[in-house]
Amino acid sequence: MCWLTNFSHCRLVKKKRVDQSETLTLPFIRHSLIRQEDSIIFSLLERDQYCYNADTYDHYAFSVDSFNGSLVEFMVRETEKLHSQVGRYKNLDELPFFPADLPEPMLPPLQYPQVVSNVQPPQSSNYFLAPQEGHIIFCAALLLKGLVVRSLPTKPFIHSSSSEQQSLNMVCRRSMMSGSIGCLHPCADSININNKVWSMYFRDLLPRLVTAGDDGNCGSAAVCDTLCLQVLSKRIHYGKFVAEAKFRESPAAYEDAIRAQDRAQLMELLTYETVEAAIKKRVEMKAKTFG
Ligand SMILES: O=C(O)C(=O)C[C@]1(C(=O)O)C=C[C@@H](O)C=C1
Repeated sequence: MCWLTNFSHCRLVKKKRVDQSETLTLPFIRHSLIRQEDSIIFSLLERDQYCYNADTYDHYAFSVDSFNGSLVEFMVRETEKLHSQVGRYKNLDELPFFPADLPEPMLPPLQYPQVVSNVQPPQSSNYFLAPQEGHIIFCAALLLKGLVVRSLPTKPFIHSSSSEQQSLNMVCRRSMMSGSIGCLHPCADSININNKVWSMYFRDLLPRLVTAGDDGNCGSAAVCDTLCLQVLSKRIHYGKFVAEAKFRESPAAYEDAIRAQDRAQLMELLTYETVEAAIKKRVEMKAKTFG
């Protein structure tokens, strides 16, 4: 495998790579959500093999080179550094927990298609859904062992300045395949709520998932935690693509609520109670079957 040897001699380094997997259309987003569900259930079940193992999370227990912290933090940081080298965090749907100081990828960038729906966005519209002072993020509802994980939306945003439009266009050009319509707003692109995912996982989920106590497997626990965090993060951030695709399918329905900065109305538009109920039922059934 060439990435195990010297990257400068790797054929892939010189090749222009375009993602042609059509993963950002709404049907593919939905399909991906179902597959991610499986990954989450399996990862959590794997973690559930081991006890809690408190040493894994002791902030003062692990010290190597210049790193001081918990074993799990070390594991996630080092995994992210390695994965970053093959471009994991250049993917629109992968976000690191420790974005600072990640090494640049050694592979050339992969170009991504835009979020695609069957409906053209209105020509004159400068509306996008964005984070914090911007884009909506509405996230996964997961039911496992009675636990619902849901990240609430942030403030809706309307942007209209030409410099913002320019930067949007640049992002579109940078990361999107020509011929597609629409793309994630740069603000949406920059949403990373992994700090919330991290604290939700360690504070709310893990203690309810595993058996209390210590079985000595803190290394395995850290490996499993890393996988759980990655799949949960991906699933939760996928809300960005769902929201964008839904907006683009019927922008008129969302425009009034965006103008009014009406978060409740936007959530109502984006939420399909019956779909969520079906997801919870399906996840519960899968968890019982696999577990
Ligand atoms: O499949 C859809 O239509 C979605 O909107 C996806 C999704 C989800 O994230 O699972 C998002 C919001 C809805 O309330 C229900 C489901």
